[in-house]
Amino acid sequence: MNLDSKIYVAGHRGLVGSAIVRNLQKNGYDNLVFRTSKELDLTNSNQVDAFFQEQRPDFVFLAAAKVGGIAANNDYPADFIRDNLMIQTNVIDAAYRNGVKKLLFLGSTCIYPRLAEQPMREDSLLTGELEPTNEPYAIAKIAGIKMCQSYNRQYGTNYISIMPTNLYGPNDNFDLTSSHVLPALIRKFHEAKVNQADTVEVWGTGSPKREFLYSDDLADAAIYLMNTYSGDDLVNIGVGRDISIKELAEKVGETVGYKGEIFFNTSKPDGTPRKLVDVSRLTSLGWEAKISLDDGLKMAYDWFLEQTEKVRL
Ligand SMILES: NC(=O)C1=CN([C@@H]2O[C@H](COP(=O)(O)OP(=O)(O)OC[C@H]3O[C@@H](n4cnc5c(N)ncnc54)[C@H](OP(=O)(O)O)[C@@H]3O)[C@@H](O)[C@H]2O)C=CC1
Ligand SMILES: C[C@H]1O[C@H](OP(=O)(O)OP(=O)(O)OC[C@H]2O[C@@H](n3cnc4c(=O)[nH]c(N)nc43)[C@H](O)[C@@H]2O)[C@@H](O)[C@@H](O)C1=O
Repeated sequence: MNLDSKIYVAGHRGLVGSAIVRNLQKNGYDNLVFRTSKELDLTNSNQVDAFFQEQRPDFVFLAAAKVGGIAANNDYPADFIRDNLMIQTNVIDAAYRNGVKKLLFLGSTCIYPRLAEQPMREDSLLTGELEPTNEPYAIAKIAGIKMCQSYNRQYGTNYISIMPTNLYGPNDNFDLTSSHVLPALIRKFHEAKVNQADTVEVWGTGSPKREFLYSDDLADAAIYLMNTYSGDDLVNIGVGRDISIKELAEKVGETVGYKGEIFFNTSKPDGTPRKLVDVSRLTSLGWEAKISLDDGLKMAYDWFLEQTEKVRL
């Protein structure tokens, strides 16, 4: 990408999209184009075609999707498979028909088998059963990967696919029914502290392990790979170490300054027992994560507090 390349960031207001926009603007890319979902519904192929014909971007970061945590995926499987198949199919096809030079597709580590060998390598894709709680979403993501690879092979396009681990940071989703674990715990522990509650409820047994990458790190990796990597091979994006949900809850409690008890509600699903990504390909491509979980948690909580203050004011 050149500083004057026309860059479309789909999903620019989201956790990932907003981090990509921050990074691009900080580094002098000033020919950016974006639309909210109200202005451009990416599930609507006519709207997507009209947008691409009018704008003809050179580069596309496809960070728009129907995204949610374990409960949302479990409760709304049709929404997750339908919306994501429609969004990615419309954008990838319109990108081809309107001469996009390069597109970066965001998959997720939930595409790997539920019991894949840990850490999970990119070549473990489609070697085993998927995690039931998010299988529809995972299948949509796998279809997106295969669509990029198929367009590259048949039409000679340059579409790359990255597989981020669990992410967190500014503009995350803090709704307790649809969010991922880390933002949910930030909110739960904060509200327990403010309300002087005796306990905080954590879903599941606390024994699953998860890996967490701060969104600014992910954005940096995505832009680095857009500028340096081309090929059909997936690239895992992670930090290379994980933590149990119980340990995460304790860390969030410390960060927030909550002194009460944690209650594990085992009626809620644990999901995949572990999904640590193998980052050796990413390392060999010249990138590694910089932001630690302790530093990232502080920054994420500070952002949450700023937003809470704004709402109160
Ligand atoms: N969060 C995570 O832990 C992980 C996320 N990812 C992937 O990263 C990508 C971005 O995720 P994340 O940033 O967390 O998601 P968010 O929910 O924070 O953001 C998603 C964005 O997609 C846009 N969007 C959703 N539906 C439509 C639609 N019909 N038309 C147009 N825009 C739409 C929304 O736009 P608007 O705000 O205008 O409504 C929103 O800004 C996804 O592909 C996700 O699978 C991968 C691994 C982990
Ligand atoms: C990124 C990834 O994210 C999703 O996979 P997930 O990592 O299983 O999702 P999660 O973050 O919601 O849960 C992680 C763990 O945490 C536990 N947990 C405890 N307490 C809360 C809690 O309060 N909220 C949530 N959501 N989980 C909680 C929860 O029970 C589970 O054991 C996929 O949908 C898919 O979208 C995907 O790609």
